[in-house]
Order: sequence, then C-alpha cells, then structure tokens
Amino acid sequence: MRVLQVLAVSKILTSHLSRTHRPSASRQMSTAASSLKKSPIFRTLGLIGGKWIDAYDAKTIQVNNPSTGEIIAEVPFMGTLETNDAISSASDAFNSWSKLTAAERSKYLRKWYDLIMANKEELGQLITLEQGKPLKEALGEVNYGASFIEFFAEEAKRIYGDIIPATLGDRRLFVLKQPVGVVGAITPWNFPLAMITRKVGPALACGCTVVVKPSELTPLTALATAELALQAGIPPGVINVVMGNASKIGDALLASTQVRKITFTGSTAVGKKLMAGAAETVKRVSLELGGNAPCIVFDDADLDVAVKGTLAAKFRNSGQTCVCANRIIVQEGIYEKFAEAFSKAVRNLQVGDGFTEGVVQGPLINEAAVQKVQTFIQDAMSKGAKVLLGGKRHSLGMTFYEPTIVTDVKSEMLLASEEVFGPVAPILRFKTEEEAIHMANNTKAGLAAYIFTNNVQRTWRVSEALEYGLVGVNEGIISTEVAPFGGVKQSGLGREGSKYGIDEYLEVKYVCLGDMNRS
Ligand SMILES: NC(=O)c1ccc[n+]([C@@H]2O[C@H](COP(=O)([O-])OP(=O)(O)OC[C@H]3O[C@@H](n4cnc5c(N)ncnc54)[C@H](O)[C@@H]3O)[C@@H](O)[C@H]2O)c1
Ligand SMILES: O=CCCC(=O)O
Repeated sequence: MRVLQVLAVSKILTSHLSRTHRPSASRQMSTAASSLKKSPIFRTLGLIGGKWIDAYDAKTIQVNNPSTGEIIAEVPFMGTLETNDAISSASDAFNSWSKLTAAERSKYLRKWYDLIMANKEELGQLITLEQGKPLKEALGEVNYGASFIEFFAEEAKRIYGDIIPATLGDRRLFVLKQPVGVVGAITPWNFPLAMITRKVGPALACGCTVVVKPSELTPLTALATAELALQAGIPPGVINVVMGNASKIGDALLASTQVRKITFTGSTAVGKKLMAGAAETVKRVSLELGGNAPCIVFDDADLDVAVKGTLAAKFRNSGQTCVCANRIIVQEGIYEKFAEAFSKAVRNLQVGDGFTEGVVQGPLINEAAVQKVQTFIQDAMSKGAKVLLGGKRHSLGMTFYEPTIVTDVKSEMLLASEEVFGPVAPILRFKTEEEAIHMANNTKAGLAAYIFTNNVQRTWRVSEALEYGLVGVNEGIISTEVAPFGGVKQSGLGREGSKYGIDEYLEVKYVCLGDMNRS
C-alpha cells in the first residue's frame, strides 16, 4: 500500500538531517559515552567569564542517560552567587562586544557555526546520550541548531536603522537600533542545542552578551556548544553558562538590574512566573511556552500526505516537542480510513535506545513524563475513550513508552485540553469546517497548528481563522531558521528565528538632531 511505502519513518522524523550521511548508528551507548568523555568538547563545569568553574559550595548534580539510567556525568549545582558573577562577567563583556562592528561579530558567529558543524557527530551523540532522541534525529538537531548561528551571523550585518522625514526644516530624525544589553536565556531539555542557539545567535549578532541556564537534565550539550564558542574566539564573558538550582538562578537573573532581558523556552507555568518576576525591574521578556497543537484532517485531504504529515508532527522526539500534534481532529468522512492507515504507520515505529540503528522513538525524558502520559490515558479511558494501539510502558522498561493511539477522544479529556508531551495520538472527530476551527481554537495555547486539505480556499480560510503562531498546511515539520517561530495566547510572546527574531534583542532609539540651519 502506498501509505506504507511513503513511510520511510526515520526519514520523515529526521527531516533536518541532510548535510552529512551517518554510516552506522548501532554502537552501544556506553561506548559512545566513554569515547565522548575523552573529547575536548565534553565539559562538566559551568562557564563564567571564560573560565570553567565548579559550584562555589562544590555541590553537584548527576546527568543521566534516560535510556539506561546510567550516570553520564556530574555537573555543578550552582545558585545565586555563581549567577551574579556570571551576570557581572556578561556585563563587563558587553562593553566591548557591543562596540565591535557587525562584520566583526558576524565573523565570530560564522566561526562558531563552522566548529559546531565540524563537531556534529560528537554533539549529536551527546544529545542522544543525555536527552535520548535517536542519533539521526539528534544529528538533525545539530544541523537545525547550527543554522541559527549561521543565519544570525549573516543577519548581524543587516541591522538597519531609519531616517524619518522631519516635520521641521531645521531638524533631522534618526532611528538607531541598539542591543538590549545582558540577556538571561533559560532553556528546556527537549532540544538541548537548538533552543540555546535560537536565542544566543540573534543576541550575539545584535551585540548582547548572555547568561545561559540550560536544563539540568541536559547541560552537557550546552557546555559543549559553549566550549566551541570559546574555540571560535568569542571573548570571555560574552557567553556564560550556569546550571543547578533553577529557581535561585532564575531569581538572580530577574533581580539583577544589569540583566535587561529574559528569553525563556519551557513550560507555560514557569514562563508565567518569569513574566511576573520580570515586572519588578521592567525587563523585556520573550517566552516560547507550551502548545496544544491541533492537526485537522479534512475529508478532501490526500490520505498518504495526511498520514505522513501527522506521523511526523506527532512522533518527532517521541512526542516531546512543543509543536507536536496534540489533538488529531479528523472529519467524519475520512475518519475510519485515516485511523486505519495511521495506526499501520504508528505500529511500524521502532522504539529503543537512540544509538540503535533503525530506532525512531527513544525514551521519554524521565519517569515523571511517563506518569503524566499514563494519567492522561487513564483519564481519557475513564471518560469513554478507547486505546486503539499501545497505551502502556514499552516492554523495554525504563521510560520507553509504546507509540499510542487513542480514539473517541472528547474536548473535556486531559488528552485534548493539555499538552501530553509524549507519544500519544488522540483522535477526535468533527463534521463541519466551522466545528473543526472551533475545536482547534478552544484552548489557552496557540503555538502550532496543522491542516491537511486539497482545497485552496479552505487552506486560506482555515489558516486565517486559526489562533496560532504557526500553521502547517499539508506538512508536519515546519520549523526552519528563516521563518518566525512563536506562539499566541498562553503559548508565549515574541518570535525566534528569521528576520523577526533579531528584533527581540534590539532597542529602538530615536535621535532628533536640531539646529541644522546654523552655518
Ligand atoms: N514554545 C517553544 O518554543 C517551546 C520549545 C521547547 C519546549 N517548550 C515547552 O517546554 C516544556 C518542556 O520543557 P521543560 O520541562 O524543560 O520546561 P520547564 O519549564 O520545566 O523548564 C524549562 C527551563 O526552565 C528552568 N526553570 C524551571 N523552574 C524555573 C524557575 N522557577 N526559574 C527559572 N528557571 C526555571 C528549568 O530548569 C529549565 O531550564 C513543554 O511545555 C514545551 O512545550 C516550548
Ligand atoms: O520544542 C520546541 C522546538 C521545536 C522546533 O523548533 O521545531
């Protein structure tokens, strides 16, 4: 059947992997871990002012491989004091970094990009090791993450101001774009590299300096990427990395008057806390928060395209992506055919250790993630939903979960109202376009939405009606460095990537030059 032929599943789920072919991914995790530990990019200390530093009280936190539970490393468990020092370093470095020419900053960024790409294999392995995603997908993330550095290296040279026609003859009016200052960048575990470069790339391009706080679950990729920034010659203090006590680090960033902006990717709950905390010093905030993406399949969709696109949108990173399809909303005329073809495709997804050849579904990040998935499925079943496929922990144990399809899902179930962040595809049924739009918009979130249809008018009508920051039409993977990424409603504020992403790190200054007629 054509649907199955189209489903070269690993290809779909690793669409960013295009620049380098990986010959074999079958080596064992511990082999990868031991060889990585010898690599110069395997760093296990924080980075402050260009120096690799322990927590001042020597406390550490373990980093685990979610696939095996093995301890990969111990990293410093930092807090207020280290964060304050990182802020001071960033503030000192701002004085010189912001004064470089755009072309000079661009060259540093380009060098950093080149080094990330030159170290792609090791970075990909690190991502798989600490985050669990299949190696091919991890290598795709390296491409994706690096693309933000490359793009903003180029964009640095295009930060233009304006000249405004004056209202009085003896005046000239100018608009300057200037860096906001020191930026606090707080990032999640699901894309340990790309969520950092999507922030740090534009920040550095504008002349800002940064204090990065990666997730404690995945600090090693962040530290390796920072090491490569040092190797690229990016001066000490321009990029600092602290990790440990998240609320203490967050509070120190919020309290500092030197930090002029917080950029955050993560859960909506933490995003709201940061937004409230930023009010005290009136900092700028950019928030990339949780989603609840609808994926609407209309009767007139191409079945193969819809199955392929939905599979990619749902099962990327084992469902742990903020833009993952969270509700699959299918029109009644195609419902049965879609459910059958989709379940055939999902049944083929190979679950396992990310280093094993052919695996396209790694483990969930931790036991809490498994418990959340279980709770959502139980809630749905207690309210009348049916498990069509999967629905339990995988026989591999640990945090592996069976790719799951749940049918007869209703809006009031947790599976439809909250982000499941796991490999569970809930299918809902609708009759009319109007009903589909209502169901899709009936949520606090507004990040990504997907529609599958062959009707051009409907494409425009529905895209315009959806209250979302991103819309994929007949496509399940839509993220790219050249397009704006971000949400509406409680999915966030601001945009990342693209020419729009640079504005998040710039202040607009108006200069009025008077007395022009004096000779
Ligand atoms: N919109 C997007 O672009 C996007 C991208 C990736 C992930 N996400 C969302 O992120 C969530 C999953 O990531 P997560 O579990 O790491 O989110 P999280 O909010 O738990 O953690 C994100 C980061 O915030 C830190 N943090 C936690 N409490 C903090 C506090 N009080 N002060 C300062 N920092 C604090 C964490 O240590 C981590 O570094 C999902 O909801 C997902 O949708 C959104
Ligand atoms: O999970 C969030 C980021 C995913 C993406 O950039 O496509």
